Amino acid sequence: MYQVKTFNAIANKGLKTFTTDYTINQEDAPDAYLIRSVNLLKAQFPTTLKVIARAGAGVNNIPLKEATDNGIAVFNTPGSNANAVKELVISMMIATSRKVFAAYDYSHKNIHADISKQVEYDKAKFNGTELFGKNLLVVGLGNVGSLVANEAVNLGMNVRGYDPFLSADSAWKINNRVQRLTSLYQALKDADYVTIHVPKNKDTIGLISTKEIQAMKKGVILFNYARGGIVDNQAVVENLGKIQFYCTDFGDDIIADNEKVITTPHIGGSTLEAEDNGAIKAANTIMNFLENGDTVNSVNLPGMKLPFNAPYRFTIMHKNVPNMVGQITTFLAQAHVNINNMANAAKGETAYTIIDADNLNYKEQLINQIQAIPEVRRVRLIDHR
Ligand SMILES: NC(=O)c1ccc[n+]([C@@H]2O[C@H](COP(=O)([O-])OP(=O)(O)OC[C@H]3O[C@@H](n4cnc5c(N)ncnc54)[C@H](O)[C@@H]3O)[C@@H](O)[C@H]2O)c1
Ligand SMILES: O=C(O)[C@H](O)COP(=O)(O)O
Repeated sequence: MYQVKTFNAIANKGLKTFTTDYTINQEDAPDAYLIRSVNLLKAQFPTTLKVIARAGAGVNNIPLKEATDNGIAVFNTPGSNANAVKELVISMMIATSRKVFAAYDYSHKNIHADISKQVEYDKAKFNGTELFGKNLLVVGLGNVGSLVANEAVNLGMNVRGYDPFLSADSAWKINNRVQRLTSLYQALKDADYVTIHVPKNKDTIGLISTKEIQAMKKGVILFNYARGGIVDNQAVVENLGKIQFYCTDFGDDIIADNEKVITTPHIGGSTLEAEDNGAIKAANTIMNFLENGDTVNSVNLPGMKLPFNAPYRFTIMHKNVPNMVGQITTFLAQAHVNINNMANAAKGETAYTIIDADNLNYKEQLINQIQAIPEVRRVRLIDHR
C-alpha cells in the first residue's frame, strides 16, 4: 500500500484515479504529497516521502533544493489549467477595454424605474475600445502564454511574444502570426496590452518594474496572472497615470483599493475542468513514479520513462558527478545481479539512474551499499514480480 497526503482542495476525480493500492490521508507515513498552492517552503519532510506532485503549474511554493537533497522527486502538471488562465486573461482584456467594471458599478448604483432614459445620456462615459487591430505583447510563451497569444491572433490582434527560453515544444504550438521579439524593451514600447506568463524565480522577480513600465506606452493595460512579485506592485501604483488598468490574480496592500487595479483572488486555474485535469494528471504522475520510477514532468529530475520488462527495478536519485553509474553497477556485479536494461540522465546538479535487473541477491546489503554512496540521495527497489 502507498500513502498519499493531500493539501488544499483536490478534485474528487483526481482522488478517484488512485487504485486500491493507495490510501488518501488515512495514515501518517506518506509516500506522496498531492498539493496545489500550499506553502511548503518551511516544511519538514518525513523520511517516508518520495514524491511531491503539484496539481497545477507553479512550483514556487515548494523548496526544490531541500526536496532534492532529501531524495524527493517533484512534479507539476504542465498545461493542466492553461486554458482556464487563457480564458480569464482574454475576458479581462475585453472587460477592461469595454469598461465593464465601471459600467456594472454605474448600473448597480442606479437601479430605479426610469434608468432606461438616463442610460442613453450616461453611456458615453463607458465608451470602450476593441481588441481587434491592437498590439498585444505576451511575455513568456509556455503553456499559458502560447494559448493567450494564439487566441489573441484569432481575435484579430497584432501579437508579439518575448521568451528568450522558449522550448521547442512550445514553439510548435504558437501561431506563426505571433511575431517573436528578442528585446523586452523593444517589445514593450508599442504594446496596447502586456500580459505576463513566466514562472516566478530569482530571475523573474521584478521582471516588470519602473524601468519596464517607463518603456511602455501611455494607456497600456497590464495583466499579471502568473505570480505576485513578478510585476513590482509599488512601481505599478506609482505609474497608474500611464497604466490604464492593472489586472492581477495576486492582490496585496500596495495595490488595494484603487479603481485602476482589478484584482481577483488567484482564480486563474480555478475551473472545474482545470481542477479535474490537474488532479487526474497529478494522481497518475504519483502512481507512475512510485510503481515504475517514471519521471516525466519532474521539475527536479530529468524526464525519463523506460519500459519495465524485468522483475526488479532500481531507481537511484544522485548527484550529477562522475563515476556514479560505475560505483552502482560494481555493487550489482559483486552481488551477481544481471542488468537487463538501464538508463541514466541528468538535470542540472541532479541525476537519475534506472536499472532493471533479471535477478536479485543480497537485497538489503545491496540497497545499503548503494544508499551509502555519499552522492546518492535515494535508492528505491521496485519489485514487479
Ligand atoms: N493564476 C493562476 O491561477 C495560474 C495558473 C496557471 C499558471 N500560473 C502561472 O503562470 C505562469 C506561466 O505558467 P505556464 O504553465 O505557462 O508555465 P510554462 O513553464 O509552461 O511557461 C513559462 C514560459 O516562460 C518562459 N520564461 C521563463 N523566464 C522568462 C523570462 N525571464 N522572460 C520571458 N520568458 C520567460 C519560459 O521559457 C516558458 O516558455 C507561471 O508563473 C505559473 O505559476 C498561474
Ligand atoms: O500555478 C498554478 O497552477 C496556479 O497558480 C493555480 O494554483 P492553484 O492550484 O492553487 O489554484
